[in-house]
Amino acid sequence: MELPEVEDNAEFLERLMEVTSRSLPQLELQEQYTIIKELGSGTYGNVLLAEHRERGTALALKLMPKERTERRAFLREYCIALCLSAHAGFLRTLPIVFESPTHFAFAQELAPAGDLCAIGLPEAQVKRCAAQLAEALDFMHGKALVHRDIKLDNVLLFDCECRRVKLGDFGLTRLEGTPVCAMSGTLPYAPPELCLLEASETLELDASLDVWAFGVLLFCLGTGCFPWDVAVSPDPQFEAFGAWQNSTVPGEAPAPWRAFGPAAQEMFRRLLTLDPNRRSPAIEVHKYLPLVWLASSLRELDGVGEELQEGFGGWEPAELSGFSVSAQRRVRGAAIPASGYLPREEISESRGLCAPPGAKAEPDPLLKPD
Ligand SMILES: Nc1ncnc2c1ncn2[C@@H]1O[C@H](COP(=O)(O)OP(=O)(O)OP(=O)(O)O)[C@@H](O)[C@H]1O
Repeated sequence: MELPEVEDNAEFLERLMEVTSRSLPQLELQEQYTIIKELGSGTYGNVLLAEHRERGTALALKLMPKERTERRAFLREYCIALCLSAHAGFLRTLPIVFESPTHFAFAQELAPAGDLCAIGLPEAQVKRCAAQLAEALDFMHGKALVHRDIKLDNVLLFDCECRRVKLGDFGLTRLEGTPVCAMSGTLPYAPPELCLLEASETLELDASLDVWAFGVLLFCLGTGCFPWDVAVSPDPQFEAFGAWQNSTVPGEAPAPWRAFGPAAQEMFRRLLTLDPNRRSPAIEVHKYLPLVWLASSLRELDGVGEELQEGFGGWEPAELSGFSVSAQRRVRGAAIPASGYLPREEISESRGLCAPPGAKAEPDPLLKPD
């Protein structure tokens, strides 16, 4: 399944879908699996916690009703999920795929702590999510794949402290350059260039679309709310953000963005650049991990004493005016220990769809325990 050249990805996917289709077994769900409960449901189907009757293994089964699902769409989602599985930032898809008289189905590892819908997280957890998701996005963008549905519901948790989180749901994922239409769903995550599309127009798919949604998701994690309803005028929150973005000398951030300190504000201005061609790549988030993100973290720790004012390891406290040096240092220490996050893994040398042989599979949490 190895693909050295990105140009071959479309062809490779087609071949994999064809082979999968030809060998797709027919079976009755209940014959092989005991259904324990529903884990979630969405636009395209529902996900069940199931146990293999003979082996006793628990897994998540994604079921898509045939009456609402094109065979090709199902095969595409399964094959993309399978190809991304070798990377620790994505839900592992198992080689269990079948059709019943009424459904298409495939199996994935179980995410025991559910999805990321509980929002408004403390600094350390926001950063853990950010670091791991940036890695995952960097990997898939390196394979010329655009997720197109980055949102809280599609980030699955393996523990409540967000030490291991994974991206799932590849139902909308397509190759870069694919023409896409305006979408009706997930509006708060959609970038302005997509919101502005007329019904008859299309846009060439680009990784910058995921980067925008990633920025919105990080805002949600830090604040517990969306930055706007929709990224287009006359949405007042978006207009205030747009004016801030367009000013050559950035003045005071609009109120919702003051939940973050200056370093995170700069990060957001880069992830959420209005011009998609100038938006930073997702992985740039790693550059901001050693800095304080949440203004509340800074305030809490401000005034704890100036005993740690010496030595800032290469970044300027002046960037974070208004908060004491010791507060900065304390938060940094608490959130990101010296060995607390890994630099970018060199795993996307090849832009083929399959992970290169050196890429680590499970277990591979990006963040070491605090
Ligand atoms: N492997 C898993 N382990 C635990 N829960 C899961 C797993 N996969 C999915 N879920 C739960 O099921 C929900 C729906 O899954 P998924 O996003 O794959 O379905 P969908 O129909 O494609 O949804 P959407 O409408 O977002 O496109 C998720 O938000 C999550 O809560």
